[in-house]
Amino acid sequence: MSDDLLKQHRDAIDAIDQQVLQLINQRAEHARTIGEIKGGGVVYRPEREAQVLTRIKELNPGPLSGETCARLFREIMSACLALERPLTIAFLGPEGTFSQAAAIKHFGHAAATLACSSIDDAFRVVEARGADYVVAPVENSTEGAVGRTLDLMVTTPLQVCGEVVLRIHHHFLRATTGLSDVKRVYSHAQSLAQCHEWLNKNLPEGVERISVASNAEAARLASLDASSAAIAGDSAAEKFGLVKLAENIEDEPNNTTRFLVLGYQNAARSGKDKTSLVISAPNRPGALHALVEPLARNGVSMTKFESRPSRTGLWEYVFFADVDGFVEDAHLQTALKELQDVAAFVKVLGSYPQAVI
Ligand SMILES: O=C(O)C(=O)C[C@]1(C(=O)O)C=C[C@@H](O)C=C1
Repeated sequence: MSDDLLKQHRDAIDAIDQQVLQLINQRAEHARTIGEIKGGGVVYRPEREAQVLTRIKELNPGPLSGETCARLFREIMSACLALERPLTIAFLGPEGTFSQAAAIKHFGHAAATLACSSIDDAFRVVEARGADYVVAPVENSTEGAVGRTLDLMVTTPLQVCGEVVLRIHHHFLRATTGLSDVKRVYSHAQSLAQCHEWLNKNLPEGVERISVASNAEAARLASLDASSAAIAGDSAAEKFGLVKLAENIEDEPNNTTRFLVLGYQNAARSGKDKTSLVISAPNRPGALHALVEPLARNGVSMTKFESRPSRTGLWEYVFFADVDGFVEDAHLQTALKELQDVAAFVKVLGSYPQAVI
């Protein structure tokens, strides 16, 4: 390409950037005015954000992918929202965990993230209004449910107002290169399990596998000791300056974790919503069937059903169900009323927009 041609395209880009800059700031002015109209009320509107991102994907003419454009607009909205009022999002720390990556994926980089030492603490800080929302892992495609999050959802006064789906890639990390002299490998128990086959195949005999509170903690420990390694994701690798000796070592290539967003807020209807419920059955034969039947009969489509031992001792099991639709939908209302007659306990954890990015 000649220098002239290169210059022509760069000039065109400069002109476009100027227009984009002006337009983004015009958009931000509107968001600021919307913030004034809200008059100090709730600024974050999950249903509106889902609609904006869905529309961007639908309108996108390319060549950028719809996913890429939605991520760019995710950041623009994040910055616009921060003009109204910056948000603080609690997550299971330390810095660099997948929970933090999920919080940033959902709220963008303009939100402040607050590392908490446990999922319990992350819920507590939001319940005490020390942060606006908590982003908590709820299920992994290979390892199943995250029990602690499910248990906390039974009793928390917080409502589910969003979901985040994050592809999980694990890397084998060290402060130094080479595999042969590794003495121990740190990671979260779930990540050790998710990379079990790779570890069996590639680690020398006798290497200790030590489970720690988080992958970021594993990365921190590995950064302090050259004879150790860690399994963790990109952000932990970057944060602790570790070398990636092997990338994407998870046994299941589609390894995905789903997170829920909870706060003191009910989302409004977005048009493509999910509702999460917790239900418990009296301990008698046929009780489980009686729970599912009203949902099926009223045409409620269930996307998840998970059982968990009850911690109250009152009932043997509680069931977590995700269904398509918004809690005020007529068929869901009828199903919920019928469910209340047969269940020992029903709690609507929240209706929220399905993840868009
Ligand atoms: O529409 C609103 O309520 C806004 O505040 C604007 C906006 C946006 O930037 O589009 C920003 C934050 C909300 O979470 C949703 C959308």
